[in-house]
Amino acid sequence: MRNKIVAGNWKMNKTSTETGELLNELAAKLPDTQAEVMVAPTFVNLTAAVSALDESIIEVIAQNMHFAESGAYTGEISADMLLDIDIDTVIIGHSERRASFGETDEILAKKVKTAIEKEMRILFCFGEQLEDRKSDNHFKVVESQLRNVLFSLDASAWTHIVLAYEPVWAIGTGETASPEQAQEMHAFIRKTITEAFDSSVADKVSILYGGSVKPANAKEIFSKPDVDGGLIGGASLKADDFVEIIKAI
Ligand SMILES: O=C[C@H](O)COP(=O)(O)O
Repeated sequence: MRNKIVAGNWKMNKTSTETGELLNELAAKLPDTQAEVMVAPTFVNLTAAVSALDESIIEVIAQNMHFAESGAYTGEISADMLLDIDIDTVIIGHSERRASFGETDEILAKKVKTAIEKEMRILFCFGEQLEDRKSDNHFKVVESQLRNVLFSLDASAWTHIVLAYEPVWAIGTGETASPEQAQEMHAFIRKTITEAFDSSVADKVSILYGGSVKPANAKEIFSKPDVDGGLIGGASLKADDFVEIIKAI
């Protein structure tokens, strides 16, 4: 039985006051759920978010971290800084980090290595561009993103990994992969991991879908057998929408 997960990536949204308000509303409205629920506020609000959710089952996670232990990396955050404030799950490889901040597979592999050494949990994001799908290269692109960053890990390291398949053309665009497209890709991902490792690794790893998930489409997407939850952007910024998505799991 794989963990079901619904994670909200707040990206660069919400001031400290707004973060407090949204967290209070979420904590108050959170339904009974079998899913793990996570939220990723911006760095400056992480400490306050951890305190605010002290009594809640909602886990606060980070949107990013650097691979280095410490040093001259202006503007960056280390694994130890996150662990020190009780955050042990981190998003790595989001397409916005890849596209806007030059994060290559090589950099992501270093981040993953550091996170595993620090015994953190990684929510690893990947997914194809629209042109990859149009040219029927989406499976090849996804396989290479996984291979370049994750396939040299020991099988035992996979207990630290949660995957988030996010087709770039569906992020923030209102255009969602159909439930069938999501299932097809998630099944492909599981088959690829089975071939690279074995089915005990592939069957246990949770694979989330991300890209314009909203209350109206969450249930159908989550009903697919290889979709174990969602990484939610825009719709996680409103408590009522996020709660409806959690209820859909
Ligand atoms: O991290 C979340 C994803 O980028 C999805 O964002 P979205 O739900 O706004 O499309």
